[in-house]
Amino acid sequence: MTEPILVFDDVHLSFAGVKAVNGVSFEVGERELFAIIGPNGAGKTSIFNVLSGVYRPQRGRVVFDGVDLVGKPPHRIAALGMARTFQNIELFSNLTVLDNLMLGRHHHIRYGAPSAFAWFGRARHEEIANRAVVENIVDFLELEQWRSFPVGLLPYGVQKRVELGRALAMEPKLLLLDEPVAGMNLEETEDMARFVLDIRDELDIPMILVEHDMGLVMDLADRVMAMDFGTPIVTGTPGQVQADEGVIRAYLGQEHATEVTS
Ligand SMILES: Nc1ncnc2c1ncn2[C@@H]1O[C@H](COP(=O)(O)OP(=O)(O)OP(=O)(O)O)[C@@H](O)[C@H]1O
Repeated sequence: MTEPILVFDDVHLSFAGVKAVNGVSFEVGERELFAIIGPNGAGKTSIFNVLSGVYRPQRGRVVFDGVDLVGKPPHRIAALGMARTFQNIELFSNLTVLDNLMLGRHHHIRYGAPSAFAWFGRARHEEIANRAVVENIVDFLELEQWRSFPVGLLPYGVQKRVELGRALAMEPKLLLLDEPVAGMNLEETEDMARFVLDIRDELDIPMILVEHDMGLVMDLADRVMAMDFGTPIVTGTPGQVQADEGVIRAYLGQEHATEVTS
């Protein structure tokens, strides 16, 4: 078996007595689509915030591609190859699709101000290479017709796609998707599902998906970790998680659990 890209090992994070993440452990394989589900307040966003360096856990290890992340600031973690999309769109709404995607390349733009002004040599080569990566993403996410539009004028589903594109522009080794279909209609959701599968199968990028749309999670994920009150209830295939009595109880309450499983 190949090394996991991510090891999350016995992680604890509390806020003034609230145990947001309470001894959580999981691993994500090199080409895996791993989903985290759970009711509101279960600790899903807190896990993303620990992964991306926004919160420092009080205990535990987070090892990404062989590097220990605990204590590293968000920009260092991003530069190591972890990209994230957000629940609420975080794009520059006055900039075009292409310019927003180019901003995703900033970790890869290495030239300093003098060579950038001179606009020769390495700076020019890097600009061309970065443009090529961005053009590939425009094709991949079918954004061609929107490329020169300011993002703020685009339909919601397309804006979410641009945000995904900006994360892909980082050429990440792991992609964190925070509720990618929240607020989308059926057609937009189906489009997003297709792109997520293509990212795993064609670009070979592993992903962690946090999502409340259970149908989507169960259709897409290789494995699912279900949480409640900061603690994992079960981790397994979508079939195993759906059949788990603890999961049914967490979502539907004790009475339904008896009805569903009896
Ligand atoms: N910055 C914070 N300060 C205090 N408490 C926090 C903070 N962030 C999260 N919490 C608490 O930690 C717990 C887990 O919250 P978290 O946002 O991780 O849950 P979630 O599963 O992402 O929920 P949702 O599905 O609603 O986004 C909650 O009780 C929440 O109130």
